Amino acid sequence: DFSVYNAIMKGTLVHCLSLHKDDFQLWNDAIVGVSEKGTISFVGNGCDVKTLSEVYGFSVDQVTNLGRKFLIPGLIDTHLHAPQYAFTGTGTDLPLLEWLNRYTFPIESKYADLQIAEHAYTKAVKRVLSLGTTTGCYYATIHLPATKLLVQIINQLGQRAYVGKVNMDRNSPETYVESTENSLKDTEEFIQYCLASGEEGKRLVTPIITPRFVPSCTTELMTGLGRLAAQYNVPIQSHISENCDEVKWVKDLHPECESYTDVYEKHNLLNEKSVMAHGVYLKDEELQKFADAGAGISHCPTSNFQLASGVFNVRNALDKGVKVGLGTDVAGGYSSSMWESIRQAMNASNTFRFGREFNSVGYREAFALATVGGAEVLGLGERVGNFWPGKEFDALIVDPFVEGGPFDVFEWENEEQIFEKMVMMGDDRNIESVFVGGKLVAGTSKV
Ligand SMILES: O=c1[nH]c(=O)c2nc[nH]c2[nH]1
Ligand SMILES: [Zn+2]
Repeated sequence: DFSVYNAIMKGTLVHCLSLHKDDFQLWNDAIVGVSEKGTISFVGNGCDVKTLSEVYGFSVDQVTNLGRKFLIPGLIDTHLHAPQYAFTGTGTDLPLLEWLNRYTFPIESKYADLQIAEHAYTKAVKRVLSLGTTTGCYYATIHLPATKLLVQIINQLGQRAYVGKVNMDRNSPETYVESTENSLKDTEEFIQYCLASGEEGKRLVTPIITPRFVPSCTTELMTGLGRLAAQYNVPIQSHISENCDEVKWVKDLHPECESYTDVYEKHNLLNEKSVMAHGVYLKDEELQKFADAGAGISHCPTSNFQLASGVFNVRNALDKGVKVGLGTDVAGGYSSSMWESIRQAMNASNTFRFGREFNSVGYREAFALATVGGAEVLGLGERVGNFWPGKEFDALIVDPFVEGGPFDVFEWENEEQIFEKMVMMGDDRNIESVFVGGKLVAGTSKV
């Protein structure tokens, strides 16, 4: 157990105050103070160390010099499936609906077994932490005991997370389906369990209502879930408009609704606490509903390419005023790394630039989406996402010069170019330390 409470670090700080391009900051020789509660107490210039030490009451020799290492905010994965971690990188040949039946449902049904769940969930959470994901918004499975276990594992490993017990009461295999009544009962028990797992304000894990997607949930179930979300004031996550066949299916299932978005809206599942994954085929009118409701989108480009779902136009959604974060969508996505999501978000946006003028997402903006963007989508904008004083110290120490690392740095390169290399080519070898709320949760610390 190692904490950097009361630590003072000096290095190159890179973070984004917002998604706006002028709010990207690369700050050479910055000093960050971490309070005894694990929050950021101040950020200042290295050259002002003397004054800072007087104002904030530390001694200059207490400062840990990180040299040319970077201090960056932890990455926020706004959409991943913990049980699917086990088959990440396989089953890459089928589109969504076939992929669910052939690979996903059979694997997820195994989590009725707590031994399997413990093994796989531990591996999954350790892996994503080591890659620098300090906050994860997780789907579990329909099983209550295994979902409670996921909460315990995340708490033990010290990650910040949203965890949802998946709800499915229709169009699902016999071995992986619940009755409407049990689905609602188990969800309520899960919410209560999760809320009791720590003190408000300090609790790492927040319960999230998780109707799998419209085809898996009856109107009765969705109505009950909307009621639970309001009663307990908890967030909601689901999938929306990921794939053409899925969109068509939802239209057939709900002729009474104008659109896929309308289905969630009519069941009180679209509000400022909603995180909807994908949204590839959302019409502008639907994006407008998202903006009006304050609902966010988890853009999962790695998955959209792997399942050949389509390409989400982030620029259009942002222009419409919709909150957007990035997700890995493991195992629709072949990588648990948010670094991969960042790169694929750039590639996805570049497809709109083929042969025409288009303001596509660059590496700075993609990095912003993976940090402040995700924080906003999860309603954690006041607590994480950058080094604003008062926020939690959810941070990574990144070493671009690490022995045997994935890229090389040359004499003429400046800090911004080195950081760009990290974003484009870096991996867990470069991540020296991972902190959540000031506590070291992966890597090592010389602080
Ligand atoms: O990418 C996805 N992964 C899933 O597990 C899923 N279920 C419904 N829709 C889905 N999309
Ligand atoms: Zn998903």
